[in-house]
Parts: sequence; structure tokens; C-alpha cells
Amino acid sequence: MAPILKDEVDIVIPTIRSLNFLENWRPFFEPYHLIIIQDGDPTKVIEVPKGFDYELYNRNDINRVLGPKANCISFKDGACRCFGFLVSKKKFIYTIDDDCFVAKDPTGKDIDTLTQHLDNLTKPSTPYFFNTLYDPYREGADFVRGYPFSLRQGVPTAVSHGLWLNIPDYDAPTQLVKPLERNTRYVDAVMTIPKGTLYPMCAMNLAFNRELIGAAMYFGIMGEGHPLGRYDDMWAGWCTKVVCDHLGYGVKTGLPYLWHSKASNPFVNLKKEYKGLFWQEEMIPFFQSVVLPKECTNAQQCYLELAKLTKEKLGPIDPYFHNFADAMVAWIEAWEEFNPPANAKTESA
Ligand SMILES: O=c1ccn([C@@H]2O[C@H](COP(=O)(O)OP(=O)(O)O[C@H]3OC[C@H](O)[C@H](O)[C@H]3O)[C@@H](O)[C@H]2O)c(=O)[nH]1
Ligand SMILES: [Mn+2]
Repeated sequence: MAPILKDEVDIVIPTIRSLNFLENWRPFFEPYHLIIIQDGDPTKVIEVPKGFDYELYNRNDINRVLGPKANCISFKDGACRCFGFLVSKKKFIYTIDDDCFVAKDPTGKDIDTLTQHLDNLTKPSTPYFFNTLYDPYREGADFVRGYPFSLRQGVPTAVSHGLWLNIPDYDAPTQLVKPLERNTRYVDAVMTIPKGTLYPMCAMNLAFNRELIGAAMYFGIMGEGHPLGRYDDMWAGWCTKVVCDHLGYGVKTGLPYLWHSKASNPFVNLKKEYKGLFWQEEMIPFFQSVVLPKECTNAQQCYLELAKLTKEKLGPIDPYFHNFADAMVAWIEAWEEFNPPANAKTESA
């Protein structure tokens, strides 16, 4: 099957290890453009398997491109991937981790995650009224009796959150107490996460509409030099869900699955994420209480409001959140530099 939306997608991969996993994805990814974010030592040479069309950025590149704003891009944490979201010019982003592989569906067929994500993103979501047959726009499903006809056109989908067979995305404590736990359950469903409900967004198999929500898909300041790590995608998931709810966009979770053969060490992970385990008991109520002003009509404006509220409401927890809020503003400044509004271009022409 021809690669769908080939010129409208960038695949963003953060790596501090190796890109050999791309061989496994070649049938699905080779036609698409890759944006590789090389974390860690920039002098290390990361081999990109032959035949892929890519651009690669290491820390020196990030510092060169962003100057002082480079501080808003994490170092020694998968959060660095959001630099790829910033420099992309495409409508859709698919981001995947380098320890993820092609999974098989129950019929034994290789799962083309990218095509399923694009299908999720190009069909509407239903955040205002739950459809008990799940995604009504999928082949073989529909709205059920009692579903209001006034809501059946749905809303634009901004995020498609895929899942994982084999190693689930567990936090370090769970991973430590359940080292042999494997996810073997393939649930054949895609569903919209209802408006007003948050969820733990994992970035290892994630796609989104960059034009709708890209400005809010910031992964924060994590890793080296910061008291928190591995909460990058969680933070971005809470922010983007609040923004999607405000702007009337949908977030879907479920298919596609990939095979996760986790490479990270639970003891190292615990050191990175432990503060998040108790801080999230305050972060979640914060996000649940956020009301964005009606004057915020796009993701950038919503995000700047979230930065203000982060400083005000989470700042008292730890000075880290003051720096975090400043980094959120720097991210939007960088975003607007790389993604000037269309009319700004004609003015300067
Ligand atoms: O310092 C780092 C560490 C990792 N990466 C890259 O990020 C990707 C995820 O890393 P890894 O697979 O080791 O972590 P997991 O525990 O399996 O991943 C979960 O938690 C961290 C992230 O939020 C991730 O999305 C979650 O699934 C991988 O590509 C590493 O090479 C890095 O760039 N720098
Ligand atoms: Mn992993």
C-alpha cells in the first residue's frame, strides 16, 4: 500500500543508544522523513541505517540553533525529542522510542503503527458523549442508539496515543515489584478520552497534529541539571489534554500497538522519577482545576496561560516549577520563531 500522507509526516526519534531498531521498521518508515535527536555525548557517532531520509541533531546543533533558548530543551532525557517537533514543518508528527519494534496483530500480521495513527488523526473524535462501540468512524463500527445526532460529526483529532505489547510503560516502583510482568493483551479498540479527563500520555508510540496542538506538546526541562526525569511525556499529556478540551479537539488512545523491549534500568529510573511520584499528587489537581480564558484561541496562547498558572500554582511546591514555567515561555518564543503565523510572512515579504 502506498505510504499515506508521505509528505505531511515527520517521524521524530530521540536516541541515546542506537538506531538499529529502524531495520525492523524499514517497510513502514523508509518512505518517510526522520528527525533524529541524538541525546548525550555529541561527539559520539550514531549510525543511521542506509536508505532512510533524515536530519539528525545533537546537543551542539540544538545549542547552535536555539542559542540561549536551548536551555528549554532537556539533556540526558528522552524529553529532548520535542526539539524535533519544533523544527519540523510537517502537519503530522509520529514519535517512537528506539527500543520499540513492529508487533503482530492477533492474525499474525505486522502492525503498521504509522498508518493506524494517521487514520486516527484524520478521523474525528467524540469527547462530549461516550460511544459504547468505541470509535464510531472505524470500519465495522458506528454510533449506537441514543447517541445525539447533533454530536455525530465529532471534533478534529489532535492526538493519537498508541499502546505497547510485551513491556508496558510502568513507573520504576511498579517495574521493580513486577519485573516479569508482560502485556500480552491486544485490545482491538480506539477510543476518545472524554473531555475533562486526564490520562498518562506515553511518548513511545505517539502521533499528533502539529498544526493543532504542536505548540503545547512541550516535554519540559528534565534530566541533567533538573530534579525530575521521565515525566516529560506525562507533563506534555496533561498540558495538551487541557488545551484540547479548551479548543474543542479530541485525543484518542488504543490501537496501534507496538512491541516494547524496554532497555531502561528501573533503579536508574527510580532516581530520575521519584520526585514525580509525589509531586504528581499536586500536579494532577492543578491540571484538573485549570480554566483557560475564552480569549485563548490557539495552542500557543493556551500554553502561555498554562505557564503563568504553573508559576503561580506549582511554584510554591519547589523553585523547579518557576524555572519550568520560564522554560515553557522560552519554548513558545522558539516555537513562534520557527513557526511564524502565515500573515507575519506576508508582512515581512
Ligand atoms: O537520557 C536519555 C534516555 C533515553 N533517551 C531516549 O528516550 C527514549 C525512551 O527511553 P527508554 O526506552 O530508555 O525509557 P523507557 O522507560 O522505556 O521509556 C519511557 O519513559 C521515558 C520516556 O518518557 C519514554 O517515552 C517512555 O516510554 C529512547 O528512544 C531513548 O533512547 C534519550 O534520548 N535520553
Ligand atoms: Mn523504552
